Amino acid sequence: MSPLKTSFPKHKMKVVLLESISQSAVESFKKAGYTQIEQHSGALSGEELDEVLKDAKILGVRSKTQLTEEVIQKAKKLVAVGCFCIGTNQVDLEAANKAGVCVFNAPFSNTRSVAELVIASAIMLIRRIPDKDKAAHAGEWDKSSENAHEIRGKRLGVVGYGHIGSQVSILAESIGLKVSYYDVENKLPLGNAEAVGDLKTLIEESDILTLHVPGTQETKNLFNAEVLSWFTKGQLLINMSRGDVVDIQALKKALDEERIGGAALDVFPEEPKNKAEKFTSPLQNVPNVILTPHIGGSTEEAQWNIGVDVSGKLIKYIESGASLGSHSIPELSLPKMEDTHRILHIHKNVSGVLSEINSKISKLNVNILGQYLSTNFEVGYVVLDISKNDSLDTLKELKKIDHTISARILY
Ligand SMILES: NC(=O)c1ccc[n+]([C@@H]2O[C@H](COP(=O)([O-])OP(=O)(O)OC[C@H]3O[C@@H](n4cnc5c(N)ncnc54)[C@H](O)[C@@H]3O)[C@@H](O)[C@H]2O)c1
Ligand SMILES: O=C(O)[C@H](O)COP(=O)(O)O
Repeated sequence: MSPLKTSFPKHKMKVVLLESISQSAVESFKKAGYTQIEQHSGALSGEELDEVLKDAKILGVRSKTQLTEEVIQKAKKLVAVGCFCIGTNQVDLEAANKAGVCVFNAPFSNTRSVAELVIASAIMLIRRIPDKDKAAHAGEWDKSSENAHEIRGKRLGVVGYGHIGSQVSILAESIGLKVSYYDVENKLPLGNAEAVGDLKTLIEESDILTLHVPGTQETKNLFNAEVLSWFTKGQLLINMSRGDVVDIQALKKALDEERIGGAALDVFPEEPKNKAEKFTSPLQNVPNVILTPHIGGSTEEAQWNIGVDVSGKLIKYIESGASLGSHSIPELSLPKMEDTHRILHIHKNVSGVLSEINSKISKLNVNILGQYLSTNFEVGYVVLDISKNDSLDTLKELKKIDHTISARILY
């Protein structure tokens, strides 16, 4: 299938990909006709970020690049952002919505990779492998079985039973763990997993706790000093969600007091932006603690699949207007139309805009072949398929409508 022609030529659209996004994404963009692809290995911030965003239409980030309201407002040409990861907390989604910038992510392409690392970490911790490993590297032969246990028959408590939490639950049961979970939503228990009504009970009844909540205002410091005080019997804690979900100083105290018997952390409140920055944590050199550099989703399989998934969504949005999976502007799934022009109109969701659009069009005597509308609290998204040759005048008129955020012809 030959690529669709867009009104703004694709070879003039700048695609900026930060944080070592997979080559699978680069290949997809190239195949679709995008030639201006700028790649950076680390995250950018401040003036450097503003500079690359000056003329970027499409931006790809992973979990590090912070797209604040200020950054989004300055990026006047930005049309869409792809988070080439699961989390979208690094993007001010409200600001993106207000600016008419469509934000996508990859909701499940690294799920399995994280789940596998959780299981591996749980076994490592329950056998106290971090200490044995360090000792062996230092020439010490500690063969003792003291405090080393089988994982079979133990109870795993999952906090956040979404894509990752439920995948962990399935893998855990297959190696003989019992699984309980706590979620703010009512979730279907998979296998023999049991829902627990409150976090305190989950912590008290579990041997290993694993956290899989999103990074939100509600989950910030969820595992604070009070919640960590509910760990009294040497339970193990795994956090592969977001760094600020756990109060690190309070965790260190619980580890020092041996109320928590070990921890595996893949995410931290402060993480280096790139390889050159030094990583420091109060948990460095604490016994039975595994620290990994936010690699839960860093497998070749996951990164490749994420690259294909997110670039596909971005290309589809740019070329057809389909916003299904968007975390900012309203979602629309669109049929493909032949022999028409397609115009997108994103506007503030105030009363009267749709009737104004229709009134302008009827005055221009333009034939509407398809009209699609989706709204959220702040923004309305209208896609119009109109008869050919009418598009430029229509676009000019639509741009004049009060509360217009952006309007463009796709083809
Ligand atoms: N370490 C890594 O490399 C890595 C990789 C992928 C994802 N993540 C993180 O893991 C998070 C979870 O991913 P997912 O795909 O499972 O997300 P998801 O949205 O499928 O699941 C999150 C679950 O948490 C629940 N939840 C929300 N707030 C809660 C609270 N206060 N208490 C209990 N449950 C709560 C939700 O209802 C949902 O079921 C992502 O948002 C991301 O931040 C980290
Ligand atoms: O949200 C995610 O998918 C993970 O935190 C992975 O983030 P990363 O792509 O920056 O490794």
